Amino acid sequence: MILLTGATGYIGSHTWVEMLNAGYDVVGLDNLCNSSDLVLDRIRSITKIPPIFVKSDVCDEQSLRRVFQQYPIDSVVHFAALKAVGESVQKPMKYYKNNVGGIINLLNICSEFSCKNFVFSSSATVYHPENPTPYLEDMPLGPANPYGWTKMMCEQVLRDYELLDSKFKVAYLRYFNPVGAHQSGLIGENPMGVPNNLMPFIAQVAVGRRDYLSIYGGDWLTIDGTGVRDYIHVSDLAKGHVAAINYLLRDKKSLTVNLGTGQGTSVLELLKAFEIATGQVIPYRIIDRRPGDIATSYANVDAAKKMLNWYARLTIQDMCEDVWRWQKNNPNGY
Ligand SMILES: NC(=O)c1ccc[n+]([C@@H]2O[C@H](COP(=O)([O-])OP(=O)(O)OC[C@H]3O[C@@H](n4cnc5c(N)ncnc54)[C@H](O)[C@@H]3O)[C@@H](O)[C@H]2O)c1
Ligand SMILES: O=c1ccn([C@@H]2O[C@H](COP(=O)(O)OP(=O)(O)O[C@H]3O[C@H](CO)[C@H](O)[C@H](O)[C@H]3O)[C@@H](O)[C@H]2O)c(=O)[nH]1
Repeated sequence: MILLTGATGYIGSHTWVEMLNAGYDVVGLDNLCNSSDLVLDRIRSITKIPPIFVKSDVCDEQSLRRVFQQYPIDSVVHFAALKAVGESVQKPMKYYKNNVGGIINLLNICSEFSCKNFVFSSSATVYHPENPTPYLEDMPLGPANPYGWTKMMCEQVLRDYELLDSKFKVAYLRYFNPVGAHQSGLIGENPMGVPNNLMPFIAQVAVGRRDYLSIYGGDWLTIDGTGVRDYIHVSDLAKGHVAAINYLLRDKKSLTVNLGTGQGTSVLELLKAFEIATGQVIPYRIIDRRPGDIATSYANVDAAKKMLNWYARLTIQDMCEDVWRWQKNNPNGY
């Protein structure tokens, strides 16, 4: 059985659907600090399988132990983490405690119950910002904020833990920019407060919750002066986790791979694609650069193709259409 932590969150909920569709037995766990349990009914509607859910905190060792006592967990997909870059600068201890403390607890329990397969949600943000693009897995790391450091530290904790147990295997998955929503329009991204990320902000302008998009800088050294990122459909990303679990169970080896499309898209290109996909006009203003941003980030995805036999199939147009279906059916989220 697979334990998904952070299961009711954005990527967790989409991965839960793909895991159930692939025939895996799954128990989902979340403390609901950044998600809603209303997602559970939606997962049942999509998959026709009642999801098994435990409200629990990965920082609470005793409560994790009870979950492992109740279910025969042999694999963990660990999404549970705090992820707001700006907040991590204001409250770094909260981020280290939750993200790094959480994984240490979880590994102690994995050790107690001989759980040997672990999929970790890492991020493109671990790469040093001065690396040339596309990013390759063996390029130097060097996060630019506490959130990024928690991801890099968790990778290190896992690598050290691997040395203790030759049967313990890890898939280190470095996500680029997940966007989009399940094709059903039933689950999607539901940020609390003002969205930090581009796609949910655009979607909230389209649905009338915000007046216009602020574009952070029009003078980057890119195709049109706006920032370039590797946007990946969340359902493709979710399938990448199924591929990673299949790999760990079959090949019994660890791996580190980027999950992206390998294509860069600028803010203005994404905006145009969204307008075409939805027939909406999105007002925007170009303002100053956001501190900490970089011009361009996109992945080299050869390793994921070769080792996981996985690649992203959905286009920017699919991402925009699916976000819009989700947002217009659920203008205020869940
Ligand atoms: N969304 C992105 O752009 C992105 C990019 C790279 C990596 N990641 C990583 O992917 C993972 C999932 O991200 P997401 O976008 O789905 O975020 P999310 O906030 O939607 O999901 C994370 C979930 O974890 C839960 N959680 C947080 N701390 C917890 C704890 N101590 N115990 C139990 N549950 C806890 C939250 O309630 C939430 O449901 C995170 O680890 C994130 O750092 C996300
Ligand atoms: O309101 C907005 C929001 C974003 N942008 C721009 O849109 C692009 C994408 O920004 P996002 O905030 O959506 O994504 P980032 O690439 O900055 O960051 C995201 O991806 C990173 C990995 O690359 C980390 O995982 C990080 O946690 C996650 O938020 C950037 O050029 C940004 O400047 C705007 O112009 N206006």
